[in-house]
Amino acid sequence: MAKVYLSLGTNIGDRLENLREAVNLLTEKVDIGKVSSVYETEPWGFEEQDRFLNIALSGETDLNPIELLDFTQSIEGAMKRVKTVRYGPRVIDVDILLYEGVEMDTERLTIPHARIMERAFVLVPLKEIAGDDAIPGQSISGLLEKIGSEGVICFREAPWRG
Ligand SMILES: Nc1ncnc2c1ncn2[C@@H]1O[C@H](COP(=O)(O)OP(=O)(O)OP(=O)(O)O)[C@@H](O)[C@H]1O
Ligand SMILES: Nc1nc2c(c(=O)[nH]1)N=C(CO)CN2
Repeated sequence: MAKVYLSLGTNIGDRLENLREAVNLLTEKVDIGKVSSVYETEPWGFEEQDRFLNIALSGETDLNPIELLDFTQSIEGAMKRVKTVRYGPRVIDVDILLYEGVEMDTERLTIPHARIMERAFVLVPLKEIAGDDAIPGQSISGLLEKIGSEGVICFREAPWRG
């Protein structure tokens, strides 16, 4: 079993229900460990859209990284995510942040996720469940000092379960 950290985000429809449904679907192949509080976050990357709810979670899985991506993408498909603009609105987005012992950069999959370090909506929930040094060679607090964490508001406190 490998330890993984995932980030979930949603800004369409019943956002809490979307998070619940995605966490429930994930349990089929990921033993869920810690789940962060739910954070309401200002849209990043493409501003003309509604606020997101974001969480981070840890888990253990027998899937290898590509199998895990296939699985998370099947969940996005099952929840009828339709691709629109880059960084645009979505029913659910499941990103693989970290996969124990793996660093890779291929066309389909980059681990650690390429944009972790720029996104407070990822770093704040990740720090809550994993501590300051979850990202190899980085201090999450140091990264947050650089980019700031305005617009990331705790919406519902942990423990949060689907
Ligand atoms: N660590 C990763 N987790 C999830 N997807 C990844 C990862 N690394 C690369 N990808 C690739 O990124 C592609 C685009 O993902 P997606 O459609 O969610 O983009 P986005 O949400 O607009 O942007 P972002 O990837 O920055 O969240 C996916 O098809 C997948 O192959
Ligand atoms: N606050 C916030 N902004 C985003 C999010 C997200 O989950 N939260 N996901 C995106 C997908 O690339 C783009 N922008």
